Amino acid sequence: MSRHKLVKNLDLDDEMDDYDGGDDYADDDTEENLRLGTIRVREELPEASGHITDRQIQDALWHYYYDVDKSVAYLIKEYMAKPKKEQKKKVAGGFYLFFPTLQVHGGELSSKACSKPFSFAEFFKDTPWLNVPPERQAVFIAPLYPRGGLLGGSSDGAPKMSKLQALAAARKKKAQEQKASESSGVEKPMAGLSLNESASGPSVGSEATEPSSALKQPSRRFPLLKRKDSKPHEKSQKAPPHVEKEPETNDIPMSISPGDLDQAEPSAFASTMFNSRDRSPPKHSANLFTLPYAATATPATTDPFAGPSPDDVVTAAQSKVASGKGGKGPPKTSVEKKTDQIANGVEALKIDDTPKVTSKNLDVLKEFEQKEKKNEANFVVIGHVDAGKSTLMGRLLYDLKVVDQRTIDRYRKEAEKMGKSSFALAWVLDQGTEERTRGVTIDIAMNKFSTNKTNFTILDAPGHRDFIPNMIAGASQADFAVLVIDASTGSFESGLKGQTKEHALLVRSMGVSRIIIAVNKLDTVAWSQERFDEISQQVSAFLTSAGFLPKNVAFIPCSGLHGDNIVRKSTEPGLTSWYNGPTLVEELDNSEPITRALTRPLRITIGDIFRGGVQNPLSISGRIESGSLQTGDALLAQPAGEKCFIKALEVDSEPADWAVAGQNVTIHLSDIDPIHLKVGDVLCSPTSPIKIIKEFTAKVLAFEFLTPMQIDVHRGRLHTPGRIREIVSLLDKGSGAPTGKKRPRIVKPAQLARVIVELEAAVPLEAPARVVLRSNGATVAAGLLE
Ligand SMILES: Nc1nc2c(ncn2[C@@H]2O[C@H](COP(=O)(O)OP(=O)(O)OP(=O)(O)O)[C@@H](O)[C@H]2O)c(=O)[nH]1
Repeated sequence: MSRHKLVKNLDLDDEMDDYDGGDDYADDDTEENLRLGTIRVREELPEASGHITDRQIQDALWHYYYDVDKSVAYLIKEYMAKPKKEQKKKVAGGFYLFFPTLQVHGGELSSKACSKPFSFAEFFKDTPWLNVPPERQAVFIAPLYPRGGLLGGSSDGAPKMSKLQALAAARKKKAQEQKASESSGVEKPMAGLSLNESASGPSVGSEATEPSSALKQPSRRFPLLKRKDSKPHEKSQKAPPHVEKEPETNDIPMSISPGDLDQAEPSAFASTMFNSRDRSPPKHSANLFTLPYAATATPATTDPFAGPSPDDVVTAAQSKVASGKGGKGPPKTSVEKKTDQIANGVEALKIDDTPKVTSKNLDVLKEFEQKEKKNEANFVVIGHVDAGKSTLMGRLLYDLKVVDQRTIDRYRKEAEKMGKSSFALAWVLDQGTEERTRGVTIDIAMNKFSTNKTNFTILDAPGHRDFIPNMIAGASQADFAVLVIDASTGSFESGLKGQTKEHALLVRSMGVSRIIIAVNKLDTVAWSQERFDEISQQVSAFLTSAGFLPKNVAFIPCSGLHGDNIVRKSTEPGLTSWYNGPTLVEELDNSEPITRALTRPLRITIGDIFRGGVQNPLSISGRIESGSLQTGDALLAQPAGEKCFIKALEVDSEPADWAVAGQNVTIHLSDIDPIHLKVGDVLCSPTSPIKIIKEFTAKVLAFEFLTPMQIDVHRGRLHTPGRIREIVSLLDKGSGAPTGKKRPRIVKPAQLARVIVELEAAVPLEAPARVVLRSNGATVAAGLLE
């Protein structure tokens, strides 16, 4: 069995339970092999190689698995062809830049290795991801919103500023300083708003239009205690003594007094458009309220969420002013009228027109108990590329009448035009242009259907090895998996070497314990029972060794293209003569109800972000991992540390007042700028926030060699670069106790280890999250945060 095959037969939980402490790679001849190898290498090296030490030779032999030729070539290149100072390029931790996954630190060979000469090409011949050409390594679909850089985004450090922006900032600052020295010092450059007073002189240099104080204060930490009801326009020079400057918030709030809209400050945008000098400073009345994201300080109050929300007040004020029904106040002055116009202009510009729905203060868990419930289940569809996953799910939706005939006819026509008529059903799920032209799934497609017992959500994962991160994202939300296998001649075998096993291993590593195997395309082998049995035997042997219990594994012979045994029972004599079991949908319906972490703190990982809706300018979707929520609730977005509110809610595309763990929700948000949100971020309860961490310790099962090395950490949609900083110890798979010497230099495939991972950016992560570690396009380990 090749090492690759051995690794593919591993399961994290299983291995954690069953390890007998043995070393699969132990070889007592190591010392001898190194000695003999050193002699042979010395024979091959040219005479002038006397300065090369035995240790260097043995390093090379170890690295090249005793391949004398490669070792010699390497030694000549490294120690004879270059000036000495260039010989060893080391990274900070003392590891060679070359072959970071295999090199042994300091040259001391403490591990044992294979005794045969080693060929990389042969060794990795069934590991196709290592040969992915760079141009095909696009793996993750970038979200449709600005991230990092100029717009702030989510990066931890200060966002970059372009030269142009820096120049503009400098000019504005200068103009502002000049203006400040001219005036008595209390006026803000943008304080005077006028529709008609453009002739009154330019007023550049607004603080609100500066390159953003938010950009200069990039802290993402949520200032839970410090965050106050903002009085955003109160900059330091005019803040009353009790107003303390809020140094760490990213808000750029703007204040308006609803009772005195003539005193109202414009938004940053309105200021830019209508600025004027003649403006008295705003009153600091008790009625002042805030709009988010205008730059200023915040007054001191103890509870950041206390009192009416800023939007409630804005909405009330705007409607009062706009309708003129406030009635009790004095007649409007011309300035007031102008302000009204501006307010309406601001409203039209949608800078803030989001009304906040008052919470109904429901007892959500009680509501959930009382509701007549169907099971809810998410399943991920996995398998090798072109196994027929999308076609099969398209067929399922079509036969269940979730998709109508006209749509399928349209897809068929369009597919025919592109010469891909066989993909018409797959197009139900593959909606992207690139997916359709290339005929491959790229991102997770989500669809829903219901049976009498269960509301299902399909997560159709891409099969192609280049898109495994997206597949991981889908698997992280799944309760169980449907593994699609192409039964046609040759395809099953190549799929087994490809992503069939890798996907199964990954979903198991991520906690999925139930799997249904759709043995698909059986029409291509004349519904052969022999073929079905052969596939079932091989796959079930692998799945059992990967930790799936036999009772949680089911096989369905089917054809997605023709619709046999998907929703309707097949009538093919070739199949009915030997199979009378359940259809795929019947088998899906046998799924156990999911367990919901209802009482744990709220956590939702953002799966998608939607912007630009008229009613709901900013919405997110995702699955509630734990806890519950209701309309009006405050949420905290991490890692941005930004508070927002649930303006409205949809569960399974239907409006709802509340939702609980296990449900897929779309949340319409208010009071937050989209730049603070990105796919993979976590929305959580402000009172029990998820921590943002830059380093974690994890217990991982190695699928490949691990050393302190660069990796990508994946958890659902979240994936972030980092490195294994330290291997703390190897662990006994039986007891989980440390074994062997401390801080080993290498973890071999199939070994369990405790590692410390350092991330490039702080991310919201908490134990016991399951994480997948990938490197150079390969999954190298999976494990649990400690
Ligand atoms: N004969 C036959 N062909 C099928 C069947 N199911 C799918 N196909 C064909 O297989 C090809 C690939 O189907 P897809 O559904 O795109 O495969 P996929 O697994 O979703 O592909 P990726 O998502 O890109 O990994 C298409 O040409 C389908 O028409 C089947 O049951 N029988």
